[in-house]
Amino acid sequence: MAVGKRIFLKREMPDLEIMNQFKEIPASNTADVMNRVGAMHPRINLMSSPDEPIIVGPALTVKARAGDNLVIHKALNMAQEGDIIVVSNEGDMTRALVGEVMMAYAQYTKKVAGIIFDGPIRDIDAIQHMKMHVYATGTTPGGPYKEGPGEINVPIACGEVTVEPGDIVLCDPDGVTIIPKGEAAVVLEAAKKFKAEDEKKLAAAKNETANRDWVDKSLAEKEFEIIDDVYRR
Ligand SMILES: O=C([O-])CC(=O)C(=O)O
Ligand SMILES: [Mg+2]
Repeated sequence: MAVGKRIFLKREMPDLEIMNQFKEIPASNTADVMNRVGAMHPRINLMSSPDEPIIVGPALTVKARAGDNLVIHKALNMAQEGDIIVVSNEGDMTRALVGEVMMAYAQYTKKVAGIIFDGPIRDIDAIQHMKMHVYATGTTPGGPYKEGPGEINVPIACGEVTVEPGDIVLCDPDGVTIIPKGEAAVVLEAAKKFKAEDEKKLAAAKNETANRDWVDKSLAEKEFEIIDDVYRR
């Protein structure tokens, strides 16, 4: 096989009933129950203006060559409605991987739910108003090459997180969390419980009944020194 130029047309998909339930849970709660692993680096930011704050979908993974969008064009041709395209880019921050034309095709013709780039985009004057979730590291007028190599539906690293084809992608205004599809049922149950606990904590924080005893208890366990005096050199 031509490693570096492989385009897999098929991917193992997640359980869609389980996947869709993640839509009710913030990306932060879901990452927290995976021991705070699985959230993408904050360089990857929401660039568009979706009406729906949280979306979830199966990953269509793209391993782009630095600053080159040939395989991203192919992924757009392959995408199914509701997919979330996730693009790695060898750390390049100098070339926009896509612009308004490609993103309009993704939103209006292909109806993808979202697209995540570990790199910059351009034509932000238009993309900032789009309803599709578009995440990227920034903007530059500098354009992409269209030469390859590159791969589709292989494991990638995006925003310091491993993403396999068909993993569950959860996007909200905080950023992007990836749920490995094989662990989705277990993570969902834990995330639902975590969210319920978080809601109780939030209510207590608002109605002045928060119990903060755990902070001093934890400091004591870790042998912190609490000094009843001012700091002096
Ligand atoms: O030139 C490109 O490939 C990207 C671009 O600006 C667009 O999609 O509008
Ligand atoms: Mg353009």
